[in-house]
Amino acid sequence: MKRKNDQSWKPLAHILSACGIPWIWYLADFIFSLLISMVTVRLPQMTGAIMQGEIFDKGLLADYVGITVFSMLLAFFSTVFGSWISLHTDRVLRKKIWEHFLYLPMTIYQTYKPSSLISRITQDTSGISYGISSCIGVLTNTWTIFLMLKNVYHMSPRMVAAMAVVIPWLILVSVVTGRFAFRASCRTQERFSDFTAVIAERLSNIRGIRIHGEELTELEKGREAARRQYEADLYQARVNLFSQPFIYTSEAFLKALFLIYGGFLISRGELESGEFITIYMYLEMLPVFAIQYIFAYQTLKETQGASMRAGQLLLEPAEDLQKGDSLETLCQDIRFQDVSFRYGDRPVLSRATFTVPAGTTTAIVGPSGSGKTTVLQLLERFFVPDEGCILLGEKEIGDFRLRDWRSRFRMVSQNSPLLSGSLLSNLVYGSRQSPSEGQIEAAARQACSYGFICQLPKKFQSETGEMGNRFSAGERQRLALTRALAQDPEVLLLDEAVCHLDPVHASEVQDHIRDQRKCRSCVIVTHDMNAARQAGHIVVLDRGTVCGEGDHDTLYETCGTYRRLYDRQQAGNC
Ligand SMILES: Nc1ncnc2c1ncn2[C@@H]1O[C@H](COP(=O)(O)OP(=O)(O)OP(=O)(O)O)[C@@H](O)[C@H]1O
Repeated sequence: MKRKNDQSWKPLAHILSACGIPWIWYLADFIFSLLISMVTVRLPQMTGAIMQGEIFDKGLLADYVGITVFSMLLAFFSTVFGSWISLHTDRVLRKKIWEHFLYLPMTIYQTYKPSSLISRITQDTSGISYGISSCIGVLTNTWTIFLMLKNVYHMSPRMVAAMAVVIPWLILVSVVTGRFAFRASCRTQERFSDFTAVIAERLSNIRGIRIHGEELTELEKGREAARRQYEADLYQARVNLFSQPFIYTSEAFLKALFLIYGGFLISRGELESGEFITIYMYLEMLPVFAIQYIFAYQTLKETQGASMRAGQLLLEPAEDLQKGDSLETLCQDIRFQDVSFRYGDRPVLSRATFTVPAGTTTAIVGPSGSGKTTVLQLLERFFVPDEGCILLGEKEIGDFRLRDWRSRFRMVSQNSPLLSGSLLSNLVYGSRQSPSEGQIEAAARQACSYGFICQLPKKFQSETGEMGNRFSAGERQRLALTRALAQDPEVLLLDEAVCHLDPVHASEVQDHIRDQRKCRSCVIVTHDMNAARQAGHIVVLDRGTVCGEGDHDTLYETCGTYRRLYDRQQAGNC
C-alpha cells in the first residue's frame, strides 16, 4: 500500500478513465462556456465604443442591451447545466465505487476497516466532480484571456507585454498554496473517514455500549475523533487564511501595474480613452481569472487528495467471478493438502492436510481459535492459502469459476446478521431462482422458525430492522438456517449454527438438519461434541494443525485432543 500522502496523480487518472464520467456533457458545458467567454469579451469593447462617443448609435445600444441580456441568460443556464453535470458525475462515481467495493477481495477488508470506507463513497466523490468543473473553468478562462489579449494587442501591444510579467508570480502562488491545500485536504479526508468509522461502528453497536455501561468511554472516543477532525479542519482553515494574502497581493499587484502603465501610455498619446476603458474593464476581470486559476490549482490538489484513497481502492483488482472452468456439481471429495494460511503476519493454519468427503457430514472440532472458521472461509474462497492447495478431485478449487463455486455453498454462522427489509426478502436473498412459498415454509419448519414467524403481525412481510435487530440472536440464527435450507445448496457450511438456540430448539433443528444431511455434503464447525460424534467424518484442529481425522471411535482411541474435548464435555453434562 502506498503512503497516504503520496502525491501521485495515478489514482485520480484511474478514476477519470475508469468510472464512465459523462465527458460528452462536460464537452457541451465547455463549448457553452466558450460562448459565454466570447460574449464576456465583447461587452467591454462595446462599452469602450459607447464611451468614446458612439452613445447615439442606436444599433450599438440595441446590441449592447441584447448582448447583456443574452450573457445573463447564458450564465444562468451554464450554472444550472454545470450543477446538473456535477450531480450526475457524483452519482456515476458513487455507483462505480460501490460496485468495486462489492467485488473487492476479502483481504482488502482485512486491511481497511469497512466503516472507514463510507466516506470514500459519500464525500470524496463530490471533491472529484468539483475538481473536474474547476478544470473546465480553467480552460474557459484561458480561452477568455486569449481573446482579451488579442483585443488588447490590437489596441496596445505594450500592454500585452506588461501582462506577461505577472504570469510567473501567479504560477508561484498557485504551486505554493496548492501544495499546502493538498496536504490539508488529505488530512481532512483521513480524519473525516476515521470520525465516520468511529461513529458508524458505535452506532451499530449501541446496544453493546448500553449493556456494558460504557457511554462515558464512548463519549470520550467520539470527542477524541471530533477533536482530531477539528484539528484537521483548523489546519485547512489556516491554509486558506495563509493563501489569502498571497492571492490578494497578486490581485493588487496586477491592478496597480496595469493602471499605472495604462495611465502612462494615455499620457503619451499611445492609447485612446475609449480603448483605455475597454482595457480597464478587462483589467477588472483579469484578477478574478487569476484568482480562479489559483483556486483551481488548489481545488485540483484537493481533488487529488480526495481521489487518493478512493482511487487506490479502485486500483485494487476486484474478484473475477466469471474466470475459470465451469462447475456443474461438487460430487467429489475436497482435499486440503499441506495448507498454510496467515492473517497478515498471524499464522493460523500450518500444513493442514485433511479431506471433506462428498455426500458426508464432516465435523471440524478443536479448541477455540484453532482455525475452524478459517477452514470454512478458505472453502468459500474468501481467502487463498499461502502455501499448499485445496483440491476438488484432482483440480485446484481456484481453477473453478468463483460464481459457480460459491453458489454451491450456503453458510450459516454464529452471528447471522440479516439486512434491513422484509423477512421474505431476507429469506430469498442470494437465491438464483426464488424458492417457492412451499419451499420456504418447509425450510422454516425444519429450522423451527415457522412458529414465531406466524405469530408476527405481518408474518413473512415483517420488517427485520437494521442487521435484523428486531429479532433475537436465536431467531436470527433460525432465519439464517431457513434461508440456507430453502436454497437447497449442495454443501451446507454450519459454523456454530445453533449456538444461540435453547436446547429444545437446538436439538430439534439438529434432527431436521441431520435428515437433510443425508442427501448433501455438510461441514459443521462445532464445540458440541455430541453433534460432532454423529458426523460421518471428523477433523480435529489444534493451534492450526490437524491432529486427527476419522470417525468418533477411531479418534477417541488415537487422538488425545479429541478425547480430552469429548470427555470434558461429557463430564460437564453430567
Ligand atoms: N480476520 C482476522 N484477522 C486476523 N486474525 C484473525 C481473523 N479471524 C480470525 N483470526 C485469528 O485466527 C485464529 C483462528 O480463528 P478462527 O476463527 O478460525 O478460529 P476458530 O477455531 O473458529 O475459533 P472459535 O472456536 O473461537 O470460533 C484466531 O487466533 C483468530 O484470532
